[in-house]
Amino acid sequence: MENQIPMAMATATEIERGTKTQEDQWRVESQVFQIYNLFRGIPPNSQFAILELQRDKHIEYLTKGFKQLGRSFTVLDANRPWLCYWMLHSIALLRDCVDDKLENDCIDFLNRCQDPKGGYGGGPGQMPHLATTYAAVNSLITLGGHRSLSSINRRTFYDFLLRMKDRSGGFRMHDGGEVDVRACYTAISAASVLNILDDELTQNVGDYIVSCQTYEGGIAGEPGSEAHGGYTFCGLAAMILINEVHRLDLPALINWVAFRQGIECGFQGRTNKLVDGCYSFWQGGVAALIQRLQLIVNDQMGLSNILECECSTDSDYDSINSDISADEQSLEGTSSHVNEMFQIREEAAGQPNTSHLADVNNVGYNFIKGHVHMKPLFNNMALQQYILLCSQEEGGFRDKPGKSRDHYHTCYCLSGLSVSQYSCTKDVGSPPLPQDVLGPYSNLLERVHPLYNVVLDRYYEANEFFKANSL
Ligand SMILES: CC(C)=CCC/C(C)=C/CC/C(C)=C/COP(=O)(O)OP(=O)(O)O
Ligand SMILES: [Zn+2]
Repeated sequence: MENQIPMAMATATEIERGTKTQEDQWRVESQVFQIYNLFRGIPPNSQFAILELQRDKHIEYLTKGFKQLGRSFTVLDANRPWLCYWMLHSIALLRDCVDDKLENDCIDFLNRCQDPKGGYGGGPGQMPHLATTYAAVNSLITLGGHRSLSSINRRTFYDFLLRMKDRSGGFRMHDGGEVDVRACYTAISAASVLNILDDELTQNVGDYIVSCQTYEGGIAGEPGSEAHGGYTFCGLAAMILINEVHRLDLPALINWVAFRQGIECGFQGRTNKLVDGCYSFWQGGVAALIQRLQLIVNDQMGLSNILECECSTDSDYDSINSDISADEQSLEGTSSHVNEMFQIREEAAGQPNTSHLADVNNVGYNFIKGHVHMKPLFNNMALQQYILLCSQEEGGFRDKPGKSRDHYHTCYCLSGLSVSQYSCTKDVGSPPLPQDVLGPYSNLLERVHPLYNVVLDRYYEANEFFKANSL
């Protein structure tokens, strides 16, 4: 029994449906089995070469990718701002940067994708689209600096967002395109980081997203569809950014996401599907966001008075509230995150929160300032194992063994790796302890802002820039 590999993750239904072959499943099982054997009796942090992040190889792979960006395109022709973002963000996560020429070329290229009436298309002259718009904004923020940030025309950008707004409260991906939770997130995330979020943009978005939370607890792309990690990240992050996250059923969401980590150590995107490296961020990001929503979670679980009693336990995390000391509660201006959560709690209790709209552009900034009082909602060391051992290639990352590397998976595996490395830190300014970083400490990546998925320092620079420069 001891030597037996745990149960397969692809269901018979999935294999019958033809979405996954038996061979796909065996390939994953065989690699997981090897890893499983490898780790039996070996302490998780033993300095094993295979646990090392192949930083130089990844940078080489990403830099090569940029060279191909200027050449002819086929399938990804309408996705070039995405390619820029996946590569630039991965390089930034790896604590590296591109040279001046590449930086300027990227800014110029993205500027050519900017539509005269606002937003960004997938390539020069292409119709503006919310997904490529989000990717272009995050790319320019990742590059940073005056030339890059000032290249975004925020006035036409705002007009584009308003044009994409649908009667339901949601957003359309493009003119005449589909309304879904991705569109809501990409619009709200970009507007928030550019400091142009207002009542008109936020109106009824919350109603639309709430209508997408399913009986399982996760969020679907559209009302009536299946809960999925990608959409759950989008829906949750958007609800936080518009200050309406208390309207989601958070205990149900926690229950759903906690069960999406499989015995292979990675995350699956939805029930009964195979794990995939990219969900390390989509699902890991959901878990990271919920870790900062403890007061609202408590409120929804009927634990609203718990902050008034001081709990003292041996472990920092024995109780989810154990380190919210009386001192911390009485400090004037204690983390605006906590204050913000209280405002939401008051509103939930029927007392109107008038500061809601005035503060909506500050939510992203305040969100990361407070202390984190909740343990990670997933096995953070196991996720690092999946990413480093199953997704990592000699340069680049992949969905799972047997699949090929690509820039999308490289970006989201690295983003997920960063989220898990920092998942036990209580303050945004503190580095993780070596025991929370799998492999050598040199594996440590830059920290991301989990609401936007840009490197935190680049977010701070953009936040200052757009707050100082009004429309
Ligand atoms: C910001 C932004 C644009 C976010 C996009 C979010 C995202 C990744 C959505 C996922 C869409 C989806 C239903 C994939 C299922 O693919 P599948 O059936 O091939 O995969 P599965 O078997 O893992 O579900
Ligand atoms: Zn994937």
